[in-house]
Amino acid sequence: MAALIVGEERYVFETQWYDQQAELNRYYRITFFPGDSTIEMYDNKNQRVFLKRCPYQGVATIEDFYIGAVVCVYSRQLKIIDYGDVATRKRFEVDRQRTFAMIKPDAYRNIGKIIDAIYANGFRISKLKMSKFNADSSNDFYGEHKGKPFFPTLQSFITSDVVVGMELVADNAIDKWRQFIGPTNTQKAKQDAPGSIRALFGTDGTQNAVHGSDSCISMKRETGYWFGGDAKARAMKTTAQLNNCTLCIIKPHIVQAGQAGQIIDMILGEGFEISAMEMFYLTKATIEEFYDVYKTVFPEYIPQIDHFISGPSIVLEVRQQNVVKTFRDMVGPSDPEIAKYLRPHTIRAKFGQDRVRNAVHCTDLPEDGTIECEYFFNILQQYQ
Ligand SMILES: Nc1ncnc2c1ncn2[C@@H]1O[C@H](COP(=O)(O)OP(=O)(O)OP(=O)(O)O)[C@@H](O)[C@H]1O
Repeated sequence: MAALIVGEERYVFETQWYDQQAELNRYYRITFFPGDSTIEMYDNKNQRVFLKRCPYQGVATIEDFYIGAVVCVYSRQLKIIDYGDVATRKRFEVDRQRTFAMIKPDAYRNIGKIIDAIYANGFRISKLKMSKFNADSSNDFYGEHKGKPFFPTLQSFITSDVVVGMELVADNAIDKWRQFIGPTNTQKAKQDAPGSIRALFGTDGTQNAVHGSDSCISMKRETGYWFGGDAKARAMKTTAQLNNCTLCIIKPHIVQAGQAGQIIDMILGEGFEISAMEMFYLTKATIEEFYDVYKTVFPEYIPQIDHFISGPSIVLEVRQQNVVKTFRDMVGPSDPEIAKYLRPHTIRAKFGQDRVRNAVHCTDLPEDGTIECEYFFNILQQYQ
């Protein structure tokens, strides 16, 4: 156990863990020490230390700790519900902020590159869902522009194809994201902010690649509109087709390392269609149900389950001719060591670490493609 150093940087958070066996919430105060990435847990109810200071398993930086984030400690998914002391509140409450961002239809081919840029510039994605506007929802979302001369062009553009909505977290996220995407008009962005997202990926005054909330009020409205204020009020629906498809789960170690954009870019670059995409915080019960058939055949079943609940995954519905086989070929052998040796250009050769942290799950058998996509994009949708 590391000793506490006077004046050492530490942050304290109140967390909630749902104990499935007892069917009740338990509350722990966790202290995170960024200096050596260690963590301590205190049981609030029994008023005693529950876990002495020890290394946090997995990658964690202070960016990973915010209200609503889920941290995994010894297979327990602890949801951060409040700050645990005045110093932590002071540090985070003022600066740490959320914003709503959207990748627009013209940037579909660049979704991976934009997600990569998001992580590389210090944002965390806490929610993500691909959806598609129709006349009604675009009227609602862009209501403030109704009646303006450019509205018909904007509406036909924004309803033309799929869009990826995201909740981003960072210090001063609203201004930081607006700054990062650049001026509304792409030509102006190219002149005034050549490194901005709109300069790099936009086309003109309307087709400008991305959106960002302009205030706290619009952030709350837009995030609520996209993800639903409560579980039953999901405003924007998934775009899953549930036919001729295969499932790809980008595993938590990749999401945590900020590499999900690179994998998405590789998939699109190979000509696959990503027809649905959503971030899931998988629970033990959910992933056990999904992986039930592997229970007796996969030697790493238990560490695999533990890995899936350690952080968010990004789940994709992928489509193409003969997609289950062609996508598996691109993903490569399940053991990254073998993949590196035999198939060095595959996803697992490039991003995998071991048989559990092998970058992605993909459907094995052609007849299971639709069934696996149904699980995430139909069955689980009803419980979120
Ligand atoms: N003068 C215009 N001509 C054509 N399209 C426009 C014009 N002004 C705005 N738009 C389109 O409407 C969107 C919303 O306009 P708004 O003024 O809210 O810009 P913004 O806040 O920079 O962009 P966004 O809301 O998408 O982040 C713009 O992103 C752009 O796609």
